[in-house]
Amino acid sequence: MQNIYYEVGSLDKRCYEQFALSEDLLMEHAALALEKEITKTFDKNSSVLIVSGMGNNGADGIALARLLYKTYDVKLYIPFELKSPMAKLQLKRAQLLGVNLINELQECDIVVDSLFGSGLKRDLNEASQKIIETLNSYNSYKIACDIPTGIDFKGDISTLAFFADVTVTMGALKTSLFTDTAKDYVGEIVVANLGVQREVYETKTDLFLLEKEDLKLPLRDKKNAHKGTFGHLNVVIGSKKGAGVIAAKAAFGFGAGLVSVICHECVDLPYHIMQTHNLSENCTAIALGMGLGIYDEKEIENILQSKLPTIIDADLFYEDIIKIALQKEVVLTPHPKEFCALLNVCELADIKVKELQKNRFKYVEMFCKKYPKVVLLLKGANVLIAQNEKIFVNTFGSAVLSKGGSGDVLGGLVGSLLAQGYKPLDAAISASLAHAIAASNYKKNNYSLIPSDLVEEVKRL
Ligand SMILES: NC(=O)C1=CN([C@@H]2O[C@H](COP(=O)(O)OP(=O)(O)OC[C@H]3O[C@@H](n4cnc5c(N)ncnc54)[C@H](OP(=O)(O)O)[C@@H]3O)[C@@H](O)[C@H]2O)[C@@H](O)CC1
Ligand SMILES: Nc1ncnc2c1ncn2[C@@H]1O[C@H](COP(=O)(O)OP(=O)(O)O)[C@@H](O)[C@H]1O
Ligand SMILES: [K+]
Repeated sequence: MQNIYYEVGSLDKRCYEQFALSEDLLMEHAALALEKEITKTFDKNSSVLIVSGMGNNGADGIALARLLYKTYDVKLYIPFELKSPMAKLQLKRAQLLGVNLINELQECDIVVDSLFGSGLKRDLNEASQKIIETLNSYNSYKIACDIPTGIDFKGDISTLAFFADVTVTMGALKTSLFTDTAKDYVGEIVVANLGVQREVYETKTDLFLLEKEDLKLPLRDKKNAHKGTFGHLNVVIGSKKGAGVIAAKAAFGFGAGLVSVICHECVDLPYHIMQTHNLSENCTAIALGMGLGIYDEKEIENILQSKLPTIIDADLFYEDIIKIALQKEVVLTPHPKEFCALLNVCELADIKVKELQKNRFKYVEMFCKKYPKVVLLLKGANVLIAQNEKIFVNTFGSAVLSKGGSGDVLGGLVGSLLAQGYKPLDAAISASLAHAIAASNYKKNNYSLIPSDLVEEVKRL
């Protein structure tokens, strides 16, 4: 996994103060990383439009123009008067070489957006909006310097933003690149070293980007084993029975030795999934909430009081009764609307989905501070998995998963790993990665995946 930071200004400062590096030196490395992104794919003489703003983001772009001059067909466009001393110095250097400025935007093979970076403070004015609109309309390969212009430090977009194919981000990864809103704009994210290796530049953090290697699939390395060795998950079936059945099937496919559903009515089950009325004697984990609907309060209260590892989803996030479980190491898997309801039930915040989506990290932190034992998995385009002070980001999911039932599969996968003895945080991380990576392995198209396809892909991981 990789480190993420809310801001990197303090890391830059550390470079100046502790390692005697200069702003100029850091910026030269920023420009070199942008140059590398171009030279690795594009032939000499390709045309490069660089659009530079008045601050240091613009300065990075101007330094890039100098580096590319004479080998690439560089067109440098500076729409506003330069403000930062570094931008002025970079322009002087570039002009001494012979780099000329262009007076209007021109479509090129490559576009580099260095209009605004981490210093974006206000809404983009009309002139900047027009520039971004024009750049977005080009068929060029689009590179964002540090962060696509229009995305602010919280990862929010007030008017519009640059659509990048790749974002070369300076020094380290920032949370602003990992909001659900930013996901459509950032493209591939590449981190530029700023004169020292990342291990040196970075300091301790509680925020992490998950990678494929962080997926720990169930390991059946014991020879002397039987079905009981791999746990017994009980899935509580509610009034929308399908949800629990999907979860049960997913859990079985992901390695649980035994899976039973707790249901008091007749339910159509595959032959390998059992039905029971109460928690099984050898039950090792519980999944409940998916499709629960109307429920027997006493029964759910009893289940929530159980000491067994538990994953809770869906309808229960709207109910006061969930508070019974929040002092334990349970896994909760709400989508944004359910998380808003949960924040309300827990008297933490009374907010709408829009506010949550603008501040996902903040509300996740707030919840985990009050309930440090709980493992929270907040669904979304980028899933956040958190416990106590740590937050892990899973970016592997895609709109292939935007289907009823995808969340039920996830609930089953978490339950399966809990039943097999994974710690709750590890279960949430590996289940979330398996869920998203399995969906990305589904190659037919991006619209037709159904829960059973997803389970099949999970089986093939
Ligand atoms: N160590 C370092 O510093 C390193 C920095 N690096 C690079 O520097 C970038 C950060 O540079 P930065 O801080 O100068 O901010 P930047 O994004 O260029 O914009 C600030 C300017 O824009 C203006 N402005 C803001 N919003 C506006 C709006 N809506 N509409 C209009 N104007 C607006 C604002 O004006 P003001 O608010 O002051 O009036 C100010 O003049 C960072 O992303 C990275 O690429 C790398 O080289 C590595 C080393
Ligand atoms: N655009 C998307 N990008 C990434 N993941 C997505 C996207 N849309 C949905 N998902 C994932 O699919 C699952 C949907 O869960 P949920 O909304 O609870 O569905 P349901 O309750 O119908 O099963 C979540 O894990 C979510 O993160
Ligand atoms: K930018």
